[in-house]
Amino acid sequence: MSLTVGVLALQGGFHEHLTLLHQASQHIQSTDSQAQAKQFVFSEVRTSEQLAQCDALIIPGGESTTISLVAGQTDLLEKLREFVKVNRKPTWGTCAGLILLSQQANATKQGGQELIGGLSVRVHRNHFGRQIESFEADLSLPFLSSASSTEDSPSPTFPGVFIRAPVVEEVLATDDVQVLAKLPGRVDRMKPGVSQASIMDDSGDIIAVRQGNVFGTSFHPELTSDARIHAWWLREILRSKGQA
Ligand SMILES: NC(=O)CC[C@H](N)C(=O)O
Repeated sequence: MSLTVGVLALQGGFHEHLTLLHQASQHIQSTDSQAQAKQFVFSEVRTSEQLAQCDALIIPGGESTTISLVAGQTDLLEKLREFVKVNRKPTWGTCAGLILLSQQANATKQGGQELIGGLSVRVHRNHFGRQIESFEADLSLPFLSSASSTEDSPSPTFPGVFIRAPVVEEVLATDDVQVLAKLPGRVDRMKPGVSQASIMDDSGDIIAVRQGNVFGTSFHPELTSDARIHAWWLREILRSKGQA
């Protein structure tokens, strides 16, 4: 028995995701006894026929408008909506992928853009600035700090890569959406006029959310060599299938 995990490969960082998925599954196979028998198959997805073979899917970072435009040229966009919202198969979106998985998006291209949906949130595109304002931040990701952390990556923080990244500006269904991580410290403490109160209120921008089987991150774990989130996500897939 194998589980097919697809990576949407229309544009963006699909190749990098596949590399980390392989790394993560090797780690899981060597450490988790329950998962040892389980063979993951990883595949690039460009057509609805390929999507139909998948038990789970990653939508990579890149450019959300391009990805939905290309998917909309065939029946793939509709099939993606079915995969995520009707079948509720495990799906993870990074950056542009998070935008596509959101119910609503602000700061979209003129005339709006097609989304897939699945996460009851509203994102703000490019919240963290333009390409040249890309940055890395050490993230504290409490959801990783269970038994799922690996000895290879003892650091409790995760290298968060933000490139024209969206923020979750509003959770639309607070009972259903779990906020998994925030990025604090965006208040410029040195700026004149920044009050003590706003510093105290700086609880942070929402950068990782989950609603059942649908997971989204503003940042790009696939652009690091740290496979912890991929390993965590593969284990969540096994769990949702009752196989771990
Ligand atoms: N690095 C990224 O994935 C950027 C996403 C981009 N802002 C978009 O709208 O698609």
